Amino acid sequence: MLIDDHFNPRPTDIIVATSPKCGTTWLRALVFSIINRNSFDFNDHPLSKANPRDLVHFLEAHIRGDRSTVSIDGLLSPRLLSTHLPYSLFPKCMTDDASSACRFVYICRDPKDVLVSKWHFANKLRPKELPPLPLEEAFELFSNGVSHYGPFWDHVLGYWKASLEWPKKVLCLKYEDVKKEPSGCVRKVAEYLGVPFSPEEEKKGIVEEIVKLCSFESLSNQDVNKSDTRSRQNPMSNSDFFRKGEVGDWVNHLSPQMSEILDKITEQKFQGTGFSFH
Ligand SMILES: Nc1ncnc2c1ncn2[C@@H]1O[C@H](COP(=O)(O)OS(=O)(=O)O)[C@@H](OP(=O)(O)O)[C@H]1O
Repeated sequence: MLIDDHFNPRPTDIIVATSPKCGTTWLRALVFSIINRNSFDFNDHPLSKANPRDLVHFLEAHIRGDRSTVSIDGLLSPRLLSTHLPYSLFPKCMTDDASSACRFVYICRDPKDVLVSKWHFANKLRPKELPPLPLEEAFELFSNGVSHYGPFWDHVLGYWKASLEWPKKVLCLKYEDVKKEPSGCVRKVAEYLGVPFSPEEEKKGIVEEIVKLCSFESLSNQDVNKSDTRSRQNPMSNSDFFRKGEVGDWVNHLSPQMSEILDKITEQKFQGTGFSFH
């Protein structure tokens, strides 16, 4: 199945792209609040009433033809879309054409934290009648590149290389950098999307408002994100998207051997690419 058959890209599309568990929820919230900052009051914001995934249109749901999702064809521009798809799967007219102005904002994360986050998530979704998925099994799959959206490292490299070739089309962020310097990253994203913060907005502290609103503490404490609405039809609950939100939680779970193997794969895969997680 080709994406082209199911998706009519527009030059104004803004696409939040991630490999799962790399900060999708966070980036959706950040980009939504950056581009809509003049439409909402921070004290009565959509993010206090809806999970970020309900404010952004998930491209795969559209491509699959999910009947429960709004058609993205009827949306006003600019459309804010989200995807886990690798860069290489997008139509050439979007990725290799300098005149196509659609933009990708990508976020990636240390694979050791990604694995731990994925493993916890898999166990949340696992039917009660099955025993929990052992970490060793999750590690085997992840380190061998078995993942819904392809090997983690190839996913990162696809977007990273594109960001070097087409810096106006693809912006690559790292979860760890956003944690360390959230305000700087918010400014970077706004500039990249062509909506930089004005001196008046800076004076009013809008950047800091956005950082606070989208922080793990703020989002995970919203009632809408605490609710456990799991059902057989929809096994995911809003609360599943918020666990710890920390950098380096892998030390509490991975064995030294697992960590060493993942570091080696990362080193080999990224060698000579100019990309690293440090
Ligand atoms: N606002 C905010 N700030 C920082 N971190 C956050 C935030 N929201 C979610 N998280 C953490 O991100 C992890 C979930 O990743 P994703 O949102 O990419 O999941 S998914 O792919 O959409 O299923 C998962 O990480 P872990 O805690 O390490 O499991 C979430 O806790």
